[in-house]
Amino acid sequence: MTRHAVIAGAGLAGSLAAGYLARRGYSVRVFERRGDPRAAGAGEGRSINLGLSARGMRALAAAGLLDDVLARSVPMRGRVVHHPDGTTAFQPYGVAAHQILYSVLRRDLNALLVDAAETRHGVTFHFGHRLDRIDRDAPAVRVVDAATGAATEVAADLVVGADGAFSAVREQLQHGRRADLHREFLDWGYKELTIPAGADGRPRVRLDALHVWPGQAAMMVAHPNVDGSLTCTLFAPFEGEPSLATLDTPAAVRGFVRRYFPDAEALMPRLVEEFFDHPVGQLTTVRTAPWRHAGKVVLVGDACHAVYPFYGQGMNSAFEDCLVLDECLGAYPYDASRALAEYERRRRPHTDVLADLSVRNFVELRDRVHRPAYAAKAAADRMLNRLAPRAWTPLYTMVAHTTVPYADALARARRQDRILRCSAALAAAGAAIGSYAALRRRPGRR
Ligand SMILES: Cc1cc2nc3c(=O)[nH]c(=O)nc-3n(C[C@H](O)[C@H](O)[C@H](O)COP(=O)(O)OP(=O)(O)OC[C@H]3O[C@@H](n4cnc5c(N)ncnc54)[C@H](O)[C@@H]3O)c2cc1C
Ligand SMILES: NC(=O)C1=CN([C@@H]2O[C@H](COP(=O)(O)OP(=O)(O)OC[C@H]3O[C@@H](n4cnc5c(N)ncnc54)[C@H](OP(=O)(O)O)[C@@H]3O)[C@@H](O)[C@H]2O)C=CC1
Ligand SMILES: Nc1ccccc1C(=O)C[C@H](N)C(=O)O
Repeated sequence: MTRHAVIAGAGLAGSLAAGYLARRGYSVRVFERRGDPRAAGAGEGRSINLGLSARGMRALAAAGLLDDVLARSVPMRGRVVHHPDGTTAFQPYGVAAHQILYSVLRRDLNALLVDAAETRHGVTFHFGHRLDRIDRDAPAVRVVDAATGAATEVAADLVVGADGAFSAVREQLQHGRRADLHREFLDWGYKELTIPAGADGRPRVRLDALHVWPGQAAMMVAHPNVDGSLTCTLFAPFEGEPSLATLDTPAAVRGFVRRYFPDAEALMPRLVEEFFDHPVGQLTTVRTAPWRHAGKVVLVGDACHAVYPFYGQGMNSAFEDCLVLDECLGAYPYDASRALAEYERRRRPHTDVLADLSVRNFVELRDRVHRPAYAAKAAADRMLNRLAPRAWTPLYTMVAHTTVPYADALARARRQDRILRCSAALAAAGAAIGSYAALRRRPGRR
């Protein structure tokens, strides 16, 4: 007998999960409140470039999609830090040459995932349809057609909430239950801008890296694109002086960029136009439980763990959810309730840790990456890894380039730091004892 799945949201997690579920034999329908990402002009001004790393790559490979995605992406070997005096410094992303991230346009990736689910697995997508109610016990959903306002009830065996950080499925899954929901917003927002390719079609800055302009007043990153352009994300406080609220004239915007990202102004010929055309985005963290109801409703991706984007792990962890959910459904094919419980057990402790790591990387990128002490610690990490590759792996490497669960990676990094501190203390004690002994041996001393 065919089982039916309904997915809310054809974003990154929803469209990947759709393919996985169809492969497991479900008949899958996906309802997405926005238009088709394959349509011309979709996602303008909100393209959100994504850095794809090991976890996301593993999930895409398992779906047979990795090569297609990599063909549309640009490898980033490290970050280029731009200093206020116009100088730059390159910081590699890994301890080995193959440890790189891949920059891909959200719109391109989303279109590819939807296309694959539709053409390879027969998934049906309904764009312009917002899910506005679920009956979690049936389970069934009500969807509203944005064009006509008509509401339709759709019954299923499994409802998947892949509807992002402000998930309607999460709200209704948890309604009236002893559910935990912790949501916070960063007091900084973001705006998307562009560094186009030069007139000769060549990139204006090196393309094999993520560019970062750190700073406590404002920060900017730029992801490379296959056409030689870079998509910039400018982060700044919502309020105060200076802030997104005070950037209300072309002169204010130019002055702000000149002051905080001096070498970037000349790279962005459409700066003012884009600044006023594009919306301000907000950044939120969500930690919540439960993620499921019986064997009937389950959440994936930002719907159950939205994180700040600074570690570049939101999508990667959302893809990892899809893979683990698929594994759990495979392990308990006749017991969906157990499969969903196992999925939550395997994921939630780790994505909670990811939320903390993502806050930490905001502070690191904003305040630390341009300091000499940061470069010295990174160099020491690389050296220790070369000397003892099995015993010493930097935290960033574990998070970005392995699939070690996030909480395990953090615990291991803490152990390594403790060993380093003990070794440093022992070395200092050894040196002190040595100097004392040398003093005692000096002629004339008794
Ligand atoms: C500036 C920025 C940079 C980022 N950079 C990275 C990065 O480098 N690497 C990385 O791994 N992650 C990154 N992320 C995070 C990444 O974008 C998210 O984690 C990812 O999109 C989550 O996928 P999702 O499918 O859960 O949610 P989404 O991709 O947001 O998809 C949710 C979908 O549900 C739809 N929807 C919402 N409500 C309803 C409803 N009621 N009915 C029907 N449909 C609905 C939405 O329209 C949307 O299409 C970044 C995020 C931001 C903001
Ligand atoms: N973790 C993070 O910090 C971020 C994650 N993302 C991810 O990308 C997805 C899509 O991004 P994007 O389209 O740019 O998101 P938007 O900012 O456009 O928000 C999408 C929709 O979510 C609802 N929404 C927005 N803000 C709030 C709020 N404060 N409280 C309740 N509902 C709100 C609105 O729905 P309606 O119109 O129905 O009111 C809005 O149209 C998000 O769903 C999220 O998963 C995006 C940005 C930041
Ligand atoms: N995707 C992002 C979006 C915005 C800000 C940073 C990122 C990063 O990925 C930064 C990367 N993890 C770094 O540490 O250099």
